[in-house]
Amino acid sequence: MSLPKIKHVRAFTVRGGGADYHDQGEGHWIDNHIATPMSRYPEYRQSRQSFGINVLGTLVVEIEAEDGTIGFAVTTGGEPACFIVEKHLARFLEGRSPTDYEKIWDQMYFSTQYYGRKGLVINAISGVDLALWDLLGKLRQEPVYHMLGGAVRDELQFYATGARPDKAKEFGFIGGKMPLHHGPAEGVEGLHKNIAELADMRAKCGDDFWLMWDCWMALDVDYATRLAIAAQDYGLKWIEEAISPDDYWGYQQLKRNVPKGMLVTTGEHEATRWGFRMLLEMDCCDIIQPDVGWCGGVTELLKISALADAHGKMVVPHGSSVYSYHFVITRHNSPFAEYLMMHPGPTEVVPMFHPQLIGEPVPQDGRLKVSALDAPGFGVELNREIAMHRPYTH
Ligand SMILES: C[C@H](O)[C@H](O)[C@@H](O)[C@@H](O)C(=O)O
Ligand SMILES: [Mg+2]
Repeated sequence: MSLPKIKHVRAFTVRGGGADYHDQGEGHWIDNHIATPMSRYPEYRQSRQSFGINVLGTLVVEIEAEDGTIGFAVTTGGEPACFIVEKHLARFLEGRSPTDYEKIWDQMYFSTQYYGRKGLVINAISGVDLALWDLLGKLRQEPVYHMLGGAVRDELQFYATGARPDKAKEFGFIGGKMPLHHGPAEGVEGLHKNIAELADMRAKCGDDFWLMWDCWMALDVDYATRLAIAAQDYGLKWIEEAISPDDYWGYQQLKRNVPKGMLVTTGEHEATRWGFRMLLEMDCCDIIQPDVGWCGGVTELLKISALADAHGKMVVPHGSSVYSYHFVITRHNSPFAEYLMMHPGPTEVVPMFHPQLIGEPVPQDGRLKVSALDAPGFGVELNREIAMHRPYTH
């Protein structure tokens, strides 16, 4: 049974939250003195928006089939990603069957390899690939997770990322991942502040609730090692993305340095099977955390996950809303998922990619039943009330 061919590929930009979830208003926890590689410059220490963390905005990719069915996806990429989709990638989709997602991915990757391989270009490829899977599901009238092999469990469980793990515990999440607020440039005084924050949260959350730190590439091996050793007294479960994604050798060393039982995790800014092969074969971490909107899409995450499974490693995708849920529910080595708390406090559980996705499922008591994923494709519709701009055509 052949499916209608792809007729149009369109790319739009959207501002204000959503897939570019760092693009928030004033006073949001996600932009409050979080340590980054730019924290060595005092003028860029208070706010990540000050150095441009939200400069790109959201990329919306729409793929329309000959029968008028539309698949779409959102990811981080904004106007430059629109250019790549319209001027370079669209030619490999229009006129093709949506079932040709392997060949389409291969042509998108190798045609852009001379200027892509990681970052923005792979974000654009991921956005196209996710929209393609959404279109396939809508044409076949089945959810993406059915096409990935079906659910291996009845529900998803989530840990929450945000400044309030104590509230995350109240909401029923299995753990709380906090942003690290102070980096090496703030010296031992900053390290002691970090530990004091962890000690405070441990006192509020009790001994067994998972507490993790997200270090957003801000540290060096020595600082991360000293921080991990000091954090052992407060039962830190994992230290995430402590150093530069390019420093595979540093991760190898950090994984040897941290106290026994503490996990080292990374990968949200890594891309493709080849990047994750480096992390796995160099034994850089215990859990890889690809973002399905940044690593190459579902087609590539299938390859990355199989590689990790062969290495006996967990794959816990970086928070990417429904795009990761449909994957996690189908894989034994993905036992839980991340929920990014996008309320400014965060003192409420709100949709992760608000306001872009209509029908976006929100965990109840930190969990989602598989039935919440049962609509065709990724099970969401684009909120067409939001201001979308198509900067390029082809
Ligand atoms: C909370 C972290 O600083 C990032 O903002 C977050 O997006 C990412 O690192 C994560 O793992 O959720
Ligand atoms: Mg992270």
